[in-house]
Amino acid sequence: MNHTGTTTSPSTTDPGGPGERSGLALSGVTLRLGDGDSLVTALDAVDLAVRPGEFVAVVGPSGAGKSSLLAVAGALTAPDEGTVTIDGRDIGAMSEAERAAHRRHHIGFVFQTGNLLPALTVLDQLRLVTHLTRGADLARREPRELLEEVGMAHKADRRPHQLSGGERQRVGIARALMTTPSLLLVDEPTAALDRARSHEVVSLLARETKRSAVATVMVTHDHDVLAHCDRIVEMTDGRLSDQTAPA
Ligand SMILES: Nc1ncnc2c1ncn2[C@@H]1O[C@H](COP(=O)(O)OP(=O)(O)OP(=O)(O)O)[C@@H](O)[C@H]1O
Repeated sequence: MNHTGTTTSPSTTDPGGPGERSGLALSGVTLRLGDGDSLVTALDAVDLAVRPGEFVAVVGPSGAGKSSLLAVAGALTAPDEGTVTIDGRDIGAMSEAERAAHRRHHIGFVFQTGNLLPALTVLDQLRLVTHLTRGADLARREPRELLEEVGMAHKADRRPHQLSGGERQRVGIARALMTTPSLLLVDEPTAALDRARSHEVVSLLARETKRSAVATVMVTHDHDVLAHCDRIVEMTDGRLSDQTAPA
């Protein structure tokens, strides 16, 4: 396995490569789940646009459709109606293989607990991304530099069980940013953290959203951290409400 953290230059000629950024746009997105009597409209004609460098929080009660929104925006689930575009490219018009490559190269995911691989050191969690995306025309980050940026360089040789919850999240965020994604999708990043660590992790997300000019969508139940976001949208019964200013 080649562990060099090669940084390639951005190219605008390859349609699969890192071209012009315009962020995420969902237009008229409807998603139905289940069947028969248990058919649920998880997303109901949802419109949402998130610009590069914008940090949007999605709040709402359990079952409102927040996870469904992340799944559709992340090209994991195809909507029944509507379009999802990332940097102007309609992901519904791609083949399954193209969509998988687009997800791997242009979308970063951050989960509740970091989702790190237990056997790998912090540094190798990031190097693995370089390895898995080898050959792709990407402006990859250099792993050590990125760890420095998220304040984890001094723990590069640790394994996940030797880290705190907040540190694991920092590494998860760094890993998600390795491919300089256009879109960062974040699911309940503070679920396992105390209040102080929650603020640290979400302010890191806010900073990286600006620094990396990534369009970030974070689902959260944690109203304490909303002040770090640029915009808050609320989901109720699959519908997205008008946007409100951060608390
Ligand atoms: N596989 C499925 N089959 C049928 N219905 C589903 C399925 N997955 C989710 N749902 C339903 O779709 C709706 C939206 O679910 P979703 O998980 O998106 O909500 P959520 O806002 O993320 O909830 P939570 O905050 O509890 O995670 C809910 O009514 C849920 O019961």
